[in-house]
Order: sequence, then structure tokens, then C-alpha cells
Amino acid sequence: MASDQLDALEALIRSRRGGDPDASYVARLFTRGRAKIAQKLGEEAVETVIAAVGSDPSAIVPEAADLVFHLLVLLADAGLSLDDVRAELARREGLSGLEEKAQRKE
Ligand SMILES: N=c1c2ncn([C@@H]3O[C@H](COP(=O)(O)OP(=O)(O)OP(=O)(O)O)[C@@H](O)[C@H]3O)c2ncn1[C@@H]1O[C@H](COP(=O)(O)O)[C@@H](O)[C@H]1O
Repeated sequence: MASDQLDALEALIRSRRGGDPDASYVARLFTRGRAKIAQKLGEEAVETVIAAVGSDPSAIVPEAADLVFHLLVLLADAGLSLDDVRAELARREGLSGLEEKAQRKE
């Protein structure tokens, strides 16, 4: 998914805040609150894991889309953005996960 597509989806999700929960799934999620959004994210993560251990790799794709979508809703609900995540990933650039783990143990 192109970065601008994710940015557009993020903007659309934000625009649903305060919207009609009967007309918009995202507005309904915002109305239901952070814990419900987090629960949905967890469910989508589990569904992604189930698809991942199945025999058809292509089954991962729709679950991954649900997962990313619900993550964007969670970030928006928390007043955070994809740019916050990008900044954190940029901060980690060049630092191997193995190296970082070793530093934690020091
Ligand atoms: N990308 C998505 C997207 N991915 C998944 N979903 C919805 O996420 C829900 C997840 O499925 P579930 O069966 O788990 O949901 P549920 O039946 O409501 O589950 P419960 O909460 O009742 O347990 C489904 O209703 C999907 O349609 C999405 N809903 C919306 N979008 C995007 O968000 C935009 C705004 O959506 P609305 O706010 O609904 O206009 C859309 O134009 C899309 O671009």
C-alpha cells in the first residue's frame, strides 16, 4: 500500500470523529471507545495469525488489511498518527533488533 494511500485512509478515519454511528463503521468504533477499538485490533491480530499458519498465504492479505485499518483507528482515537510511528521507525533505523535486545540486557 502506497504511503499516500495510508495517509488518505488516516485522514478519512479522522474525519469520521463525531460522525453518525449509524452511517459509519469508524464513527461507531469511536463511539464505542478505546477499549473496544483495542479489542477489535486484538481480534484482527489473532485472525492474521490464524491465516499465517494456514496453507494459503494469500489468506493473510485481507486479515492484514483489517489489522492495519484497525491500527489506524486506534492511533487516531489516541490522538496519534502514522507520522508518530514513522518517526519511531526512523529512530530505530540501522539498529539491528538483535543489537537492541542485547543492549536491554546490559
Ligand atoms: N478499510 C476499512 C475497513 N476494513 C475493515 N472494515 C470493517 O471492519 C469490520 C470488521 O469486521 P467484524 O466482523 O470484526 O466487525 P463487526 O461485525 O462490527 O464486529 P463487532 O464489533 O460487532 O464484534 C467490518 O465491518 C469491516 O467492513 C473497514 N471499514 C472501513 N474501512 C475504510 O474506512 C472508510 C470509512 O468507513 P466508514 O466509517 O464505515 O464510512 C471506508 O471507506 C474504508 O476505506
